[in-house]
Amino acid sequence: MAALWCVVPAAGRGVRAGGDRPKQYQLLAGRPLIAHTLDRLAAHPSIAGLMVVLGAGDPFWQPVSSLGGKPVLTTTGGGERSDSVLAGLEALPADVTHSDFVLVHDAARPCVRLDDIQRLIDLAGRGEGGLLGAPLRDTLKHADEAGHSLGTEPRDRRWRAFTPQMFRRGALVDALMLAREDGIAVSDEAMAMERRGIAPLLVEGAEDNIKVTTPADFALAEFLLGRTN
Ligand SMILES: Nc1ccn([C@@H]2O[C@H](COP(=O)(O)OP(=O)(O)OP(=O)(O)O)[C@@H](O)[C@H]2O)c(=O)n1
Ligand SMILES: C[C@](O)(CO)[C@H](O)COP(=O)(O)O
Repeated sequence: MAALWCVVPAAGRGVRAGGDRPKQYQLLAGRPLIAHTLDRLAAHPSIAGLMVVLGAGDPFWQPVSSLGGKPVLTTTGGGERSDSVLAGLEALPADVTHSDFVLVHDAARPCVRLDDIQRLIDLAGRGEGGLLGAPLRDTLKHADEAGHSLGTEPRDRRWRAFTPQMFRRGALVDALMLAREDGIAVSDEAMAMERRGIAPLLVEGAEDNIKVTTPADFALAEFLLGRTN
């Protein structure tokens, strides 16, 4: 497969993580979280360049034009993650064609493994795309508003969705634009594609590809960073 660009949405405010700056700029093992994510992506031999999507007027981004010899471009995102991803896709260099695959990977997932990215590229690239994820391993409950368990849901064939997610550039732009026009909030790229009748391939990846979301996740990510690559 041809080399791929990776869009990295990094325009979130990180409200659930708290702190004095968005979580992607908080320190993890002595460096901003996003630096770990970008280094890891740039180290993947199939990734040709990174398109980092920043918040408007982001004062924390330390400009960098290349990593590991690969170009790093930036653009400005929007109010929802899907707006930021769409902005990143639209800002990709013109030589990334409509039918080229692109990756999308959350800045907030610094522990992604390179071999999982490779498996995603190999397997999802044979069809219309896919995403890393993991089958649900716990018993699944549904609850009332006060947190009482009202019942137990089937968990077979239930997966948790991770990133990277990989789709053809044009198809993903169309799917995200349609979701926007329809007023549907899509929480990941696969959801936008599912609405177009595509069934993205779920590729099992390591559970340690966590999305740093709450304050407690920083310590876990720091631990995981030391044992993944
Ligand atoms: N408008 C947005 C919202 C999110 N993101 C990015 O999407 C990824 C996953 O989003 P999430 O973990 O939900 O981040 P936040 O929106 O920052 O978190 P919160 O909901 O706690 O504010 C993050 O890398 C985040 O920076 C983005 O680029 N643009
Ligand atoms: C894309 C994603 O990381 C898949 O798990 C997730 O949907 C984004 O997180 P959010 O908190 O829903 O924005």
